[in-house]
Amino acid sequence: MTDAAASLSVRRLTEWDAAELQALTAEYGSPLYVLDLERVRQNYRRLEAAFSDADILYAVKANALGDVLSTLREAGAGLECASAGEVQRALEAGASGSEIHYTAVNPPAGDLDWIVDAWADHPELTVTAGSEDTIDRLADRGYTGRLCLRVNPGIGAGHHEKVRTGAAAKFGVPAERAVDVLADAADRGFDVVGIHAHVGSGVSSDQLEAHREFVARMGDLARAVADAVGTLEFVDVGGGFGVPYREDEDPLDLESVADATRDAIGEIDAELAIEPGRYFVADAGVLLTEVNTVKDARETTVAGVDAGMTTLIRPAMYDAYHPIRNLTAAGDDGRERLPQTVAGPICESGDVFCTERELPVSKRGDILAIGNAGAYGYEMANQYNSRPRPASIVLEDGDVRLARRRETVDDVTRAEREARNASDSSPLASANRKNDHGRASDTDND
Ligand SMILES: Cc1ncc(COP(=O)(O)O)c(C=O)c1O
Ligand SMILES: N[C@@H](CCCC[NH3+])C(=O)O
Repeated sequence: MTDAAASLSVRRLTEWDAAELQALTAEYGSPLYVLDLERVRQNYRRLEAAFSDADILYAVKANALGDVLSTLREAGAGLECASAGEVQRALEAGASGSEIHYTAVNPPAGDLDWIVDAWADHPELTVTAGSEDTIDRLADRGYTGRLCLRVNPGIGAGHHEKVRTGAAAKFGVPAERAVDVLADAADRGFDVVGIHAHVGSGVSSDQLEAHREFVARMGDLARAVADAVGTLEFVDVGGGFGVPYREDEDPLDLESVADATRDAIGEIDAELAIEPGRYFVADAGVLLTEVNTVKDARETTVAGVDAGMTTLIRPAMYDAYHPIRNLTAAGDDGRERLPQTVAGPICESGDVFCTERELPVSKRGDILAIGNAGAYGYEMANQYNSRPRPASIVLEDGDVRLARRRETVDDVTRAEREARNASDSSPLASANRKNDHGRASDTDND
């Protein structure tokens, strides 16, 4: 990769090779998630250059594919995990405990069991607790390892109300109580290493003031904790770096964000840490889907496709805009353009990727590419309407690799079939009382 390629701060959907993408659906079927690992690497390098003095962790929830975790780890990122499952994935990708932060949000008992077990083998892992109950529950399990406290800074930002976490009551301990909570944790033998907060996801340049105010509060808090409790190793100001989804949107000016962050946090005797997710993967991914129905409805033309809100839920959930390109029409200059509604196969009227968007007239068999699908795409996919999740492929060094096979209806019904076949006394039946990672509740000790 050239320095010029790494410095390009946005990869638009029009820059993907239409013929190559179409060939992928011919080989791997549709719908299909495609992720370019080289682009993930470029995004990492650009962010690393701007935040050269910060510890960078990747928020695994944006895209937990093993290939993404290994790529970002090898590039130098730590891994911020939202569940025991994500920690398990991080370890499988070769991460050491010191590279892993586990952010516990109302953690199920089984997650805490599993994490405390993992801590025995990986004593350098960090647990970020967002409530005193979580700290108590860790203590109950004998955990005295590295502890970071997630605070609620009282400021939220992000692309939609549903992703603004900084002022949402469910996240973190109110910042004004943080010193007392950490002093108490230190007295109880925890190794207090950091403070953490996250304002929200998809923060844009016009929310820079909110970011600045939030970071300034974190700087003040870090100094107060250092005075009252002791030196911290790091102050983690979360992720949230927005990327352009609309064709005419400008990318974030990372240098300005980094300067504003350094300036607002002030003098602290601790490392600055950040944990973006979307920024690394969003424009590295596209979702390919085939048009199977074209019809003139009363007030619009509908292009029906085989991907739906179960494949990519962001438009239905947040009214999120994703660029859409008809790849088949890319080589057909004569196609007329018409306002169209692109809709999926799910029995919900919200199952649309766009309404009345001007696109080349769709034909049955056309392949559409939906852009910026690398972040919170497959991760939020589900099996509603008994729809198997699609395959994912990765591109790297000119190679194409199947990274996750397409599910089948058999996959969708397997757990049900296994339950039917298991007798009540079987190990499977007893496993069902627990979750994947241990006991199902703090009071269940069997
Ligand atoms: C605690 C935490 N850290 C990091 C992130 C990553 O956010 P983003 O993908 O917007 O960078 C999230 C998601 O919003 C989060 O909840
Ligand atoms: N899922 C959200 C981002 C939220 C991240 C988790 N806190 C999105 O697709 O924009």
